[in-house]
Formats: sequence, structure tokens, C-alpha cells
Amino acid sequence: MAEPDATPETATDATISIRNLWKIFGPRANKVIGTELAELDAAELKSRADTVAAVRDVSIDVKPGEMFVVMGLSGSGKSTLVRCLTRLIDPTAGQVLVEGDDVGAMGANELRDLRRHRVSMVFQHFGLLPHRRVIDNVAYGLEIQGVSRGKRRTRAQDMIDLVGLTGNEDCLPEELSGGMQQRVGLARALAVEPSIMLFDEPFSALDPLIRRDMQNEVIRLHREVGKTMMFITHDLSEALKLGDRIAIMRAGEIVQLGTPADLVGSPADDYVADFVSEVPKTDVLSLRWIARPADGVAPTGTALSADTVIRDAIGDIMAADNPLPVEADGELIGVVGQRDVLSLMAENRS
Ligand SMILES: Nc1ncnc2c1ncn2[C@@H]1O[C@H](COP(=O)(O)OP(=O)(O)OP(=O)(O)O)[C@@H](O)[C@H]1O
Repeated sequence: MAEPDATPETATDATISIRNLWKIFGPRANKVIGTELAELDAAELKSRADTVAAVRDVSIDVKPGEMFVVMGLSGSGKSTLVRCLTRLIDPTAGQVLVEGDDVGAMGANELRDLRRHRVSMVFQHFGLLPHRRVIDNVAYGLEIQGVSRGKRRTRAQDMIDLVGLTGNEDCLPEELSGGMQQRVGLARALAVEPSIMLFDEPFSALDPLIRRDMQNEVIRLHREVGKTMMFITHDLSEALKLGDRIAIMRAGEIVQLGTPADLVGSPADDYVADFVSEVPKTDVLSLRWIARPADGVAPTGTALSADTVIRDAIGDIMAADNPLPVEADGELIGVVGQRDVLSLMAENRS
């Protein structure tokens, strides 16, 4: 299968730029990078140096307004990576730039400003204040910032309305379901008008149906508020659903970084291939991935856009007598017919 052009990396306008980041835990944390220890796998490093390389030489550029997902199994280093971004954990080496500012060089005041105003976090455990009502929990970050009572109530009410909790302002957290508590967490994170939102497995503890609602909620909020978001999850389907791009982590390293279609259509290695093997390709890949040359015959029929997800074009393709033209930017890039779709479906089944 032909691989479409990879998304270009744009370091210059990145909202978050992570460069060669390492986080090593253990007594010899500062004696690993640049030595032969850095080449050892996780188990050997642990047994020879009693040391864990939780994040190994990670470089990522998150674009403005992007929903960037970091996916990996438990222990792969996702939480450590995201905590290094605001120095809740201090990296062992490497650089993090947030909107061009070097987080490693920030003093205590700048760091506080970063965490209070510019980057907000949503965690799995909601971290709500149990004796405060919903509206006061949502307004908490603004209170810390010293915003006046009137202003913070107005802003908190707006955020409560935005996340669909209108009418629950005076409830205590314990009176709400898990999904509703997480909505309070979302509203609280949004209230400070951050430019970046970080989500660390926020929905892992929720029931599947509520989890699905919350994923849709985040997609809607992302569309409405347009903030740059980084979302950590161990769930591939969540990653594929939410991510503009996804980085797959394993043992502290990124094994592949790409769009959902890149991962599903062109997995970098057996590890990723195994992960994505159950994903229906027709649900993720666009027609660009299966368009083939028209073989000199001018195709007839209504042209399909190369960016259309295959699933959404199946009806048209199956109803047509001939392969249909596929266009990108008004140019014919190939054709797609019934046998192309059927062979892709058969590939998935096998
Ligand atoms: N404070 C610490 N001291 C020593 N090792 C740590 C510490 N924090 C994390 N680790 C180790 O670093 C590795 C990565 O952990 P991390 O929590 O970042 O992974 P994760 O992918 O977020 O996993 P999970 O989803 O289970 O939280 C693990 O091997 C973990 O045991």
C-alpha cells in the first residue's frame, strides 16, 4: 500500500517542542546518558544500574491547536513525559519549549505562572475539593490567580454551561457521578483560559458508555475552544478517535509518530502492527491510501475526494458500475473500485 506524504514537522511554530528529553529514575540517573548504559534495554538497565529510563530521548513538536495523543501500555513512560512538560517532574536531560519559552530555564515565578495560567491539567483522579460546591471547584484556579469574586463566578458559570453541567452549580462533588465529576475537572481546567490542556488518562476509571460520552465531549470542546491539547491514554481506540496525531511509546521511547491513518496503514514495526491489527482499515484510512492508477482509461462517474474516509465512500463505490475517479485539490490521483474495497476488507478479516 502506498504511503501518503508524511506530515511535515514544523518545529518553528510548535506550541510544545520537546527535544531529546530523558527522565531517568534511580541512584545513577546522571550517569546513564552518553554511556553504554543508555543502550541497555529496560530490564538490563534495572538489573545492572538499579535505574529506570522512563523517558528516553523523546522529541515531539505539538502544533498550535492540535490534539496530540501519547499512547502506550502501562509503564511505557507517558505520565512521566507529560509531567516533565511543566516540571512536575524535572527531566534528566533535554529541552521543553512551551510557546517558545524554555521551561527548563524558568525560575519559580515563571513556573508558577506557567502552571496557573498557560497550561492546565486534567487527571484520572479528578482532584476536586470535596467540601466545595461545583461552582467553587470550577472557580478555584481563578481564585488562586486573585481574580475578583464576581468575575470568577461569571467565568465559572460559563464553563459549567459549556461542559453541560448547568443546574449542578451548588452540588458537592460526592453528589455527582464519575462522568459528571470529570466534567467539573474539564470546566476547572478550561476556566483559567490556558493555551494548552494536558490530559493524563482522564477517562480510564469511567464506565465504557460514559467514557464514550466524555471522549465526544473533549472532541466537541477541542473544536469549540481550539486549544492545543495533549492527551495521554493506554487505549488505542481512544487514541485513534481523538488524535490528530499519535505518538506510540514503548519502554520510554517513541516507536512511531503519525496520523491515525499512518499508524493503521503503515505501522513502523511489528509492535505497532500488532496493536493496530484489529482496527478496521476502512474506518481509518482515506481513499488516498487505496487509489490506484487509472491505467490510461479516463474514469467516469462522480469524483470522490482523496481525503474521504473509505467507510464513508463504500456506498458510492459499490453502487457504481466502474471504478470511480479520486481527486485531490481538483487533480485526478487515481481510481477506486469495488475490488479495492473488498480486498481491503478481506485483508482485515485475515
Ligand atoms: N518516581 C519514580 N521512581 C522510580 N521509577 C519510576 C518513578 N515514576 C515512574 N517510574 C517508572 O518509570 C516508568 C514509566 O512510568 P510512567 O508512570 O511514566 O508510565 P505510564 O506509561 O504513565 O504508565 P501508567 O499508565 O501505568 O501510569 C515505569 O517503569 C515506572 O515504574
